Amino acid sequence: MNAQWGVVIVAAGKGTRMRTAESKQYLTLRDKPILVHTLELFQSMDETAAIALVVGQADIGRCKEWVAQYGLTKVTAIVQGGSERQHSVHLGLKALPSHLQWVMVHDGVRPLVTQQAVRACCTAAMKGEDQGAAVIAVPVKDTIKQVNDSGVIVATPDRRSLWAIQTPQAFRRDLLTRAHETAEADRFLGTDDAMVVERLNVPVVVAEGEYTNIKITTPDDLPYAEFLLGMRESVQVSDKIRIELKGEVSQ
Ligand SMILES: Nc1ccn([C@@H]2O[C@H](COP(=O)(O)OP(=O)(O)OP(=O)(O)O)[C@@H](O)[C@H]2O)c(=O)n1
Ligand SMILES: C[C@](O)(CO)[C@H](O)COP(=O)(O)O
Repeated sequence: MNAQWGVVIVAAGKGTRMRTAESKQYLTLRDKPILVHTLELFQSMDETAAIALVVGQADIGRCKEWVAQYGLTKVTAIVQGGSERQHSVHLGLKALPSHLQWVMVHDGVRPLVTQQAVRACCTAAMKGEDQGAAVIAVPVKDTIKQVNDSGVIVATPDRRSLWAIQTPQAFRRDLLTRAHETAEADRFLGTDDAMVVERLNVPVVVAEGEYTNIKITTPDDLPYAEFLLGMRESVQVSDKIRIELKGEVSQ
């Protein structure tokens, strides 16, 4: 993963399914806003050259303050988003420095993404050098049913072919730009960036990610995210103690 990446973090949604007065990306998880957790992960990676942060017009001011407060030096642009996620991604893409040839798109409300998962996605995108498109995903664990408007099952797709798609999603920049321009001209709206690329008949590779990379969407996701963060911290503490003890024993 030698390339330098531009990262679009989309955070201009209203979070209607969360049903809180404050948009979910600004709610506090442990000690800081969900969006700051997400930004810090990408800030921490050597591969990240620049971050374009896409937020609502009214939130640009506080995001500027957080960029200074949390030392998020790789955030090179904070831009106003659009009415749909896809519009927000397109606006962020245009705000990245023009020399960057590889781009990732990530939801601001997936704060538990890890460096390993990001790298897996980028590596998969760069493997197919000609095409350059990959997403991170996990195999579904449940049996999935297609249900009609009357609540009756109409199909049971083979689970072995079903994956729950997450972000980041990684692309050659010229491919993603073309895909978004084409979608805009055709008035096509998709729920992720892979969809706009798929309709150009370009293969999008799936790299296996982590079940813990949840998208904070509904109220029950918040205590679960707190729990996962707590687990991660206690693993880090016990790893640190193990290393320190090992050092003492070998002295
Ligand atoms: N017009 C929009 C809509 C969504 N997003 C961002 O896209 C990500 C994933 O979207 P989702 O979880 O659906 O967020 P919301 O649209 O905010 O939630 P809801 O659908 O419940 O209103 C979020 O980080 C969200 O802020 C965005 O940047 N611009
Ligand atoms: C991009 C995404 O996070 C992949 O799971 C998801 O599609 C966003 O969808 P939403 O409709 O904005 O929740």
